[in-house]
Parts: sequence; structure tokens; C-alpha cells
Amino acid sequence: MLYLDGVTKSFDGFKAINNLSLVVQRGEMRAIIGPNGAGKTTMMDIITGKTRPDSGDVFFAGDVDLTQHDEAAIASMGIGRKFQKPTVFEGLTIEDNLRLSMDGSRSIFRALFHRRTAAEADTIEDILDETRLTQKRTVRAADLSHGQKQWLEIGMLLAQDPELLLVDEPVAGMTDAETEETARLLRKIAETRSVVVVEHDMHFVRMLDVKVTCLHEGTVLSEGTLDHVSKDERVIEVYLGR
Ligand SMILES: Nc1ncnc2c1ncn2[C@@H]1O[C@H](COP(=O)(O)OP(=O)(O)OP(=O)(O)O)[C@@H](O)[C@H]1O
Repeated sequence: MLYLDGVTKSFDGFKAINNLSLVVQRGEMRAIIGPNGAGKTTMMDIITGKTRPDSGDVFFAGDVDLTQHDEAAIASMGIGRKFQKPTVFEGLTIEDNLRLSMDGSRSIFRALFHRRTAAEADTIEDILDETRLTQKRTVRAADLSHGQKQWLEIGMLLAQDPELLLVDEPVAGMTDAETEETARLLRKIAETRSVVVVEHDMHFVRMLDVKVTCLHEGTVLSEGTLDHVSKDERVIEVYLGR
């Protein structure tokens, strides 16, 4: 689903990404950890077309060369990104937020008054159910808890039906119960899609129970199960032991 090979990106001579190689399989969830400045955000920026690498290969779904496309094109190809801070439409209900996301480029007015097909209505029901927001469907996003807003935004990504979801620090600021619920939600999503999740919260990463990649100085320092990576002396030295 995602293939990075020998990717390098410098800013003013500083290599934020340095010969980075990473492969994420179709239907795989991967957790990315690493200290501040390791290059996690820059990697996500490269995958989504926000930043162009200086060199290296970046392929999606086998043969789509992501370095040849811009952000909008990459989003429409099926790569969804969730930033750390939720960016939902606060004044709209949960249902309307989901409808708007599903419609993509349709104008807000047309999206809200557009007659749903049965299939679209079913998809919205499924997303409400998956994100545990069915009971809150008519509530304005502004009135949700922080955790619920994050789930709504994940739901908004799902409404665009991406094959690959990139999720940046989803549980920052969440309660323990919300963190647990988020792990359940991402695991469910990863049954049918690929997911890359960047996270500092090791308790949460353990709940995901997936292969972990630790980045450091723009490259892969260690990769494997969380137990393997967290026993790696180099990971302890630069990250976990701090
Ligand atoms: N546009 C830019 N111009 C200059 N330097 C940049 C730019 N973007 C990132 N960097 C530098 O590249 C390095 C990697 O940054 P990046 O944000 O990718 O790290 P990160 O792993 O996401 O860190 P964090 O965990 O703090 O979010 C940092 O040293 C950062 O200062």
C-alpha cells in the first residue's frame, strides 16, 4: 500500500529525512514512534504531497508515484490524513459534518441539501456506529468532548473512503477511557484499510498491538513488535529511556 525507499529531504542543508525506507502492507496498521524532530511529520508531509522529497521513491497502492502528484490529487486517490488538532465544523451537527466530508468538493449548501442515495445514508449510519456517535448525531460538534471530536474527525476521513489513513497523535489530551476507545476504533478501521499512526503514548501503542517503527534523525532506527523495539538499546538511548 505504501512504499518508501531511500527518501531524503533537507531543509537548509539539514536532513530532516535521511535515506528513509518503509513498507506498509495493504490492510496493515503501523505505529510510528520516535523523539521530537525525528522526522515523523515530515514523512507524513511527503506521503501526502505537502512536501516534495529531494530524492527517493514514494509509491502508493503498488505503482502510483506520489512524488508526481499534488496534495489535492493524493487526497482524492485515497490517502486521508488526520492532524493532531481536530478541525471539525463546530457549528454543524455530527451528521452534517459527516455529510460534508462525504461530498468532498460539493458546495456546503448543496452538500447539506443534497438528497442522499440509500448507499450514502447507510455509509453515514455505519460511520456513526463505528465511531460510537450514533446517539450524538444531532449534537453540534462544538458540544462534543475532545475525544468525541477526534472520533468525529476520524469518521469524516472514513466518509471519504480512503485506502490509507495517516493519523497524527490521536490520543494526545484524551482520558484513559477515550484512549482505549480510540485503540478499538483504529483496530476496527485497520480490518479493511491501511493505517499509519504516529504516537508518543506507549500505553496506547501497546493497545494497538501492531508492528512499530522507531524513527530517529530521519531514518528507521528500529522496527518490529513493540517488545522488540522497546528492548532495543538504541531506542532506549534516544527515546524511551529519556
Ligand atoms: N519547513 C521546515 N523548515 C526547516 N526545518 C524543518 C521544516 N520542517 C521540519 N523541519 C525540521 O526537520 C526536523 C524533523 O521535524 P519533524 O517535524 O518532521 O519531526 P517530528 O518527528 O514530527 O517531531 P515531533 O514529534 O516534535 O512532532 C526537525 O529538526 C525540524 O525542525
